[in-house]
Amino acid sequence: FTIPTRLSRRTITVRYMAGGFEWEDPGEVFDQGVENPFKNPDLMKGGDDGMKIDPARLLGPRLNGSNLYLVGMMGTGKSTVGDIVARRIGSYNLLDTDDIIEKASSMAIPEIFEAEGEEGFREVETQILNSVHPYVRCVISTGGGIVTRNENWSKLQTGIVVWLDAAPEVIMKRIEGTDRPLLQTEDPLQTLKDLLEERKEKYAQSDLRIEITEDMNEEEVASQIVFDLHNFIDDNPPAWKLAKAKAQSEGLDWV
Ligand SMILES: Nc1ncnc2c1ncn2[C@@H]1O[C@H](COP(=O)(O)OP(=O)(O)OP(=O)(O)O)[C@@H](O)[C@H]1O
Ligand SMILES: O=C(O)C1=C[C@@H](O)[C@@H](O)[C@H](O)C1
Repeated sequence: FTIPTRLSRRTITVRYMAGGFEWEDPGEVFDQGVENPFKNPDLMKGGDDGMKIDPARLLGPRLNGSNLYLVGMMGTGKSTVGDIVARRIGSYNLLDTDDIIEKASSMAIPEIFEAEGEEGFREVETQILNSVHPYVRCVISTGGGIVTRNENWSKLQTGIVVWLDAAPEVIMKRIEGTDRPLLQTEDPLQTLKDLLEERKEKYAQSDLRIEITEDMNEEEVASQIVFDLHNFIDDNPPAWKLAKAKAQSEGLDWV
């Protein structure tokens, strides 16, 4: 798709090609009454070849096209884990707002901070979020600071927001020596701690919080997301399901 984006007075237009796999036809897969496979393990039984069905596959029809927004501090694994989750669901594509910003502006993020300051970067980030949120069936990995602008929440809340929460010490080990612009300070660990303290309340507005401990690898984090999402969908059924149950309890036919 094409995203026109503005940095200062320049307008740049790029084509951003997402993903690399085909989406299923939604008409066929939606509303098949797929249940939570963790509560009905028979759903994970495969065919005679002994292969099991990945519970992530069964998220596709249950999510009804909703986007998944991964939020959290830099280095918590939003891009890496987002890619795994999208591939495992199979009918979802990964979009990464940092990645789109870099492609759209032909500039690396540190260069944007340098040229436009943090506020300039945040402005572009909001524009990108506005452009991607109408798409469906996407896992959208976001920049660590996207939660700080209140206006961004009106877009994030059109999907399911998943907070990847890891301790600053765990994050630091993973991103030490990289060029994240906000960490170019005397004491990057303390900066991370301060940033997390500032943003914690915002991240906590997410629908799901995934606590990432040091011993969890990327696959395990993805699996925890899949598990928690199935339970989240049980606890927050789509409006049509509630309407159907109500109609049927009142003896009405559901058309
Ligand atoms: N659970 C994990 N275990 C070990 N390494 C991990 C884990 N999750 C992510 N990593 C590694 O940490 C680094 C940062 O991950 P990633 O770029 O996905 O984070 P991010 O949240 O997208 O960061 P940013 O917001 O700055 O783009 C990568 O090198 C990645 O391979
Ligand atoms: O935490 C942040 O504010 C940031 C995180 C990265 O993902 C980038 O979006 C950028 O480096 C800013």
